[in-house]
Amino acid sequence: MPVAVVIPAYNEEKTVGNILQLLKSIEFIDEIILVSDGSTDNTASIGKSCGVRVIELTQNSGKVGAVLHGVKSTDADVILLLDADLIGLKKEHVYNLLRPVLEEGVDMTVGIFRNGRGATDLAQKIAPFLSGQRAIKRRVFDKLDGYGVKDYGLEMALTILAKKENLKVQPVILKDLTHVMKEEKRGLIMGGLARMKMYWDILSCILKLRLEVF
Ligand SMILES: O=c1ccn([C@@H]2O[C@H](COP(=O)(O)OP(=O)(O)O)[C@@H](O)[C@H]2O)c(=O)[nH]1
Ligand SMILES: O=C(O)[C@@H](COP(=O)(O)O)O[C@H]1O[C@H](CO)[C@@H](O)[C@H](O)[C@H]1O
Repeated sequence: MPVAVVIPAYNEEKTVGNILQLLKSIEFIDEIILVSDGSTDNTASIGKSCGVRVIELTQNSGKVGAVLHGVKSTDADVILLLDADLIGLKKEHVYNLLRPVLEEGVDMTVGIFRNGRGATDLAQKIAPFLSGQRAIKRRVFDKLDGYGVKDYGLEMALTILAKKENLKVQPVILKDLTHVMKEEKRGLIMGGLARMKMYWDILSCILKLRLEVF
């Protein structure tokens, strides 16, 4: 089954290059798609210099907008979603996320940080279903159409839909992996506000989808 990696990225010049270089060294990945979501830094040019496909959105369209642009631009049967701010990504993480979907009939894997950093480990212990690291059969995305998911509601929506459709979901432990937190990227105030907005997106998604699902 052809595999495409879709990486939504908003101003991630510090971390995206290492991620792309690692992905390029993995033989069974057919396409690497970096979606620069209205970035104003060097994210897109780093993608181009790494030789991956870069979709440059001129305006920021939020995480789900960036991901769906990437997914719609490929015919691959399996989509690996990875965030562009990961630190410590290794080949084994990529294999472990993809193997259950490619070889074991799993519809979606959900990666969970372990032994990365205390704060990011804890966040994923409390809410593993929010993780952005996932391998997903393409047809799962088709079911999202029409749900009007916004910004950071994507992972919550995928989780709710998987339950509704009885999809086979498997958690995958990602050892020694972490990411840059919002407060680290944007400072305490702007990062904290972005975090509140993220929780609001997630709550809105729960309210909307639960109402439609049940
Ligand atoms: O408007 C946005 C916000 C985030 N992202 C990307 O989505 C991923 C997950 O975002 P994260 O939870 O790290 O949020 P952030 O810290 O960027 O607000 C990262 O690769 C971001 O660059 C994006 O493409 N568009
Ligand atoms: O781990 C989390 O608590 C949040 C917040 O991440 P930050 O530590 O603020 O970058 O990020 C995850 O959840 C988002 C919503 O589901 C996803 O979009 C992110 O990809 C994921 O990293």
